[in-house]
Amino acid sequence: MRAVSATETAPDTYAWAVRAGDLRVRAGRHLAVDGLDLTLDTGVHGLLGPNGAGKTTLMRALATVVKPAGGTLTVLGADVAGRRDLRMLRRGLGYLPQHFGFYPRFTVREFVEYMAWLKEMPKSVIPGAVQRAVERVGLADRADTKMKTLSGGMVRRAGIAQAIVNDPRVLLLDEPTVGLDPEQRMEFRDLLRGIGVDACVLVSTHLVEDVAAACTDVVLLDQGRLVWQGTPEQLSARGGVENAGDSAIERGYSAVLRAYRSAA
Ligand SMILES: Nc1ncnc2c1ncn2[C@@H]1O[C@H](COP(=O)(O)OP(=O)(O)OP(=O)(O)O)[C@@H](O)[C@H]1O
Repeated sequence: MRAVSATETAPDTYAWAVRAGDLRVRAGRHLAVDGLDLTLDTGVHGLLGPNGAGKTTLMRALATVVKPAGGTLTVLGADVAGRRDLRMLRRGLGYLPQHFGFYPRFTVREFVEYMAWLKEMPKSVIPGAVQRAVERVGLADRADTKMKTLSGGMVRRAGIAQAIVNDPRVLLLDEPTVGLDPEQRMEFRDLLRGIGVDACVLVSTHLVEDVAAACTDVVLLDQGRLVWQGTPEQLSARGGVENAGDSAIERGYSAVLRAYRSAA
């Protein structure tokens, strides 16, 4: 049986899962997100953009790890910039950072349990929720294996398990498919599609095929700004034979970025 988290029973009083207006976020001294306007709701949103576009910095702001330097940002109806106590909001979030730490001697189960505890899940639901999350990422047979003995792809799957353990309303995944083998990537796409039915999922990736296969919406960033937002099919339709790429969606990506840069 699926564990029902506190956030699921809370009333929806917000129009959008994520809403950013003229958002500015620093990475070090650099304004890595610089005037971003974006709204996201239920579904799987693929976050694309060249190296340094500001994807990780945006994810960090949405995850409430870094405070915005300016503009507005609301997540699940809560004002991220102005609010001091973000604990309640964090209970409804799931976040897989690009690089994440863990105690190497923890087993997969202990790692995911620990993260569930940090998210303040009720004690009684944690064992069941952990088991379910570990199963969903295909690590049930490794649940009692120490983190330090896992392969890179398995560590990433454990990272995905901790991100989804609380059935988040907003799930933020920064390059989740790095290191996954092809079979795991296919299963991961199914997992994303399932979660995106009733949650807002934002997945950053350089693998444009993952976006075409698993996402309902594409968000393209460049230099900290929103370049384009639409469906994968609409992005594919933007490309032509003259654009770089091995697939229609890659060609669409190249075309949109090129048009934006030449207009800027
Ligand atoms: N700690 C830092 N100090 C200064 N500049 C930084 C810092 N972290 C990131 N940046 C800069 O901020 C910009 C955005 O970085 P960010 O990591 O958000 O981009 P990204 O789109 O996730 O890139 P990638 O695709 O390479 O992961 C880049 O120009 C980067 O060099």
